[in-house]
Amino acid sequence: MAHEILIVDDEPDIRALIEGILTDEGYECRQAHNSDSALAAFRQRRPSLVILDVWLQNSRLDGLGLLSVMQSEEPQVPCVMISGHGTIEMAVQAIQQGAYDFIEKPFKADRLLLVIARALEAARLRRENSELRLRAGAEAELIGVSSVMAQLRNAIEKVAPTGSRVLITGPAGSGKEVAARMIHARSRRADGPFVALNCATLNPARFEEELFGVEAGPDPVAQPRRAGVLERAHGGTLLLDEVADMPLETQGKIVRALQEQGFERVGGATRVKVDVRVLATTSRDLQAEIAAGRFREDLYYRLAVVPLKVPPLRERREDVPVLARHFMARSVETSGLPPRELAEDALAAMQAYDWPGNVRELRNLIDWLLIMAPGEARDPIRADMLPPQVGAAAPAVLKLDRSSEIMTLPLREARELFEKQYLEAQLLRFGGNISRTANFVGMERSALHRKLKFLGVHTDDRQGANAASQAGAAAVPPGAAAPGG
Ligand SMILES: Nc1ncnc2c1ncn2[C@@H]1O[C@H](COP(=O)(O)OP(=O)(O)OP(=O)(O)O)[C@@H](O)[C@H]1O
Repeated sequence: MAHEILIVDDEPDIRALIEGILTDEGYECRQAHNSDSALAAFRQRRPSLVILDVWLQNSRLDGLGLLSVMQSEEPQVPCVMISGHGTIEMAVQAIQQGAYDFIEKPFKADRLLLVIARALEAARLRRENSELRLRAGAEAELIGVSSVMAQLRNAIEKVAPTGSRVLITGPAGSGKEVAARMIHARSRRADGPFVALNCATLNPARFEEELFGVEAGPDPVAQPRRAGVLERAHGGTLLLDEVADMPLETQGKIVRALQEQGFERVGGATRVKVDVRVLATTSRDLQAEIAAGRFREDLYYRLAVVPLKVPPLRERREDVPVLARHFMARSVETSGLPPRELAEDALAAMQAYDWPGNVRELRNLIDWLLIMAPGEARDPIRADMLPPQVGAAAPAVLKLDRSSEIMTLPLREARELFEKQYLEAQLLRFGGNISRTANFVGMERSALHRKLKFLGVHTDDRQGANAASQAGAAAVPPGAAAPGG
């Protein structure tokens, strides 16, 4: 995204000169000749940077007054002051009021470009920093070795640079927000902001203020304008998280805003123009919500230009070990605690468990284990250290003791029973995929088939079925976005 710079100067020649220098470098520019037109332009669409003349003739506010209003409304927009009659005191005052730098006229093009590049970079770093602090631990990469995850990552790589709206469906905690962050990070807007609005936790009365912002009161210093998420996401991406929870009335307004790429702030009549890519997530069945009259069909079709589906963790159990190890490393990094190894039997139990809370539940479990698992740091975490509901999912074959059924049988039957339980457990681990199971247990696919038939293990050879459902899982055709489950 090209940066847009607002040039405020009362002299048309200077404005034209600056605009010429900046457009040659690929910046986009808007001009304003006094404080009122500058504020109107600033409020209509937040610029990336403002170049502000200190002396503004025929103007309600001078440059420093304007700087003060702009800084109170949008402190993150850098302002570079320019003046032909600059004094040291004035420069100091401007910097104290929040200006990024002060340049004296006449200036060299190189100096202006250098200051602007530095100011934009500083603003980007500040934004990145505050995003990181706000969302410490937020992921922008979908980890997983299952083919369904590989297909989802593929679909994301394809859709990310297009700028299309994307609706991401999937159950709670499955990684929808991670998918949205990944789309942003791989888009042309990656340097712009990523703003998420959680529609499920927002008070319905505050929805429109949060989305569209609030207009300034009569005294803009005492009651400054508040930007909504649409404005804050200008030049970047807005994620409407759990979009089905948006009140119907607001849904109508957002349809209009998406159509016109513009809106009015609450309590104001100024038209605000923004350039925002909107992504949305939902764990509900939006078709059912539409049928029940709780979700607008026109909004659905505007958001679901490209629908993506994130499957629940129980449908991609191969991802469990790699996710568990990834979260262990993350947790160690943030807590400073020594790492713990996860023993094979613990990983097998985790793979057999159904994870109703999906990846979030797994992440929380790893955080908990790192702190609470008994034993020394050098002891691996075993299945019997897991919380009962997860440990109970350990395949029976791994919990052999004197009272096990297998111990009451002659060797040949015991071996068959063992083989049956072992292969059932491995099949579960690989989501029913015969080829992957065969590969892991070291058998030919056809030999494994015969063995399973002989042992009476029921399979519906999920390989073919999986391939078909996974192809549909990553990118479902528009209008057919499946429910989260
Ligand atoms: N494939 C993944 N790779 C790495 N981390 C993941 C993955 N999936 C989920 N996570 C992590 O799991 C947690 C939940 O993910 P996320 O918030 O994206 O889920 P969600 O589907 O948006 O959930 P909800 O609908 O409840 O908001 C986060 O901490 C996220 O970082």
